[in-house]
Amino acid sequence: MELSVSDLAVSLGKRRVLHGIDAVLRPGRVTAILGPNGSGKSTLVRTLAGLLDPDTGQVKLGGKLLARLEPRERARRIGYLPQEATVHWDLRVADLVALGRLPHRAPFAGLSAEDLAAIDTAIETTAIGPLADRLVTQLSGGERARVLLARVLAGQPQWLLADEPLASLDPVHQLDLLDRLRGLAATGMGVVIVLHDLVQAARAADDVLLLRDGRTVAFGPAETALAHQPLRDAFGVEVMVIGDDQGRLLPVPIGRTKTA
Ligand SMILES: Nc1ncnc2c1ncn2[C@@H]1O[C@H](COP(=O)(O)OP(=O)(O)OP(=O)(O)O)[C@@H](O)[C@H]1O
Repeated sequence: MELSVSDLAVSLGKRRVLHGIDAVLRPGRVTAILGPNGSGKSTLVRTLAGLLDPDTGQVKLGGKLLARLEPRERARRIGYLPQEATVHWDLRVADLVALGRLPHRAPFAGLSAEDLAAIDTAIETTAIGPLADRLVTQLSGGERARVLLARVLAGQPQWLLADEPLASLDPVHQLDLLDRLRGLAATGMGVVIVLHDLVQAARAADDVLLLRDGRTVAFGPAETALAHQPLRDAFGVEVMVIGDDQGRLLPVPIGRTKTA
């Protein structure tokens, strides 16, 4: 099911933060949203998750208005991982991950075999098995980030919207997570991630949406959107493009674009 926005404008307080965004995001692909600080990435992801109401325009899932979906149904379809998510309760990791099944469970019902299988898969996908009996409040930032992702994945959403999921991860866990997100997209899930690193985006994303000042600079296949000119327009940055061992072109930032 496609997730789409048309002519989207969103305000936070009195400030218009997103202007006229049009995009059709496709399932089975990884879409990265990139742009300078304050360009509206988190606001766009929160709007796609149905957590912010647009001033104008629409968000649709499979052709239906997201705003018309009942919250539980929306939670089953769209998994949202916020930036800098925190946990205030002294929960065991496995119990926190199990909370991801709530949209699927009847009130007061125990965990079904299906719930347990989904929890196991989420734990395996995020490689947090060794942490399962630890308290969430006693984990490192990167460990906690993987646990919170596992909670979202346990809900087996059709769409995963993750705001800077790599931010607190070491390089190996960053690479692992990007591989796993690609693996989830290969199973048909729609994956949307906010990223800052151009190289990681080129490596992981099928499609890229570049924002600047709340407007779309480019939206399309990663190799097109991460080319020299769109990156100049979005970030004011020059890149050197290098090839990796799998033939992908990776844009490495080398300096600010000089203005005439
Ligand atoms: N509560 C608020 N009221 C008014 N403006 C806000 C509010 N929260 C954020 N903003 C502004 O909205 C704009 C977009 O913020 P947003 O968090 O979506 O940007 P971002 O691209 O995700 O930034 P970053 O890369 O720094 O995380 C910014 O200019 C920010 O200052």
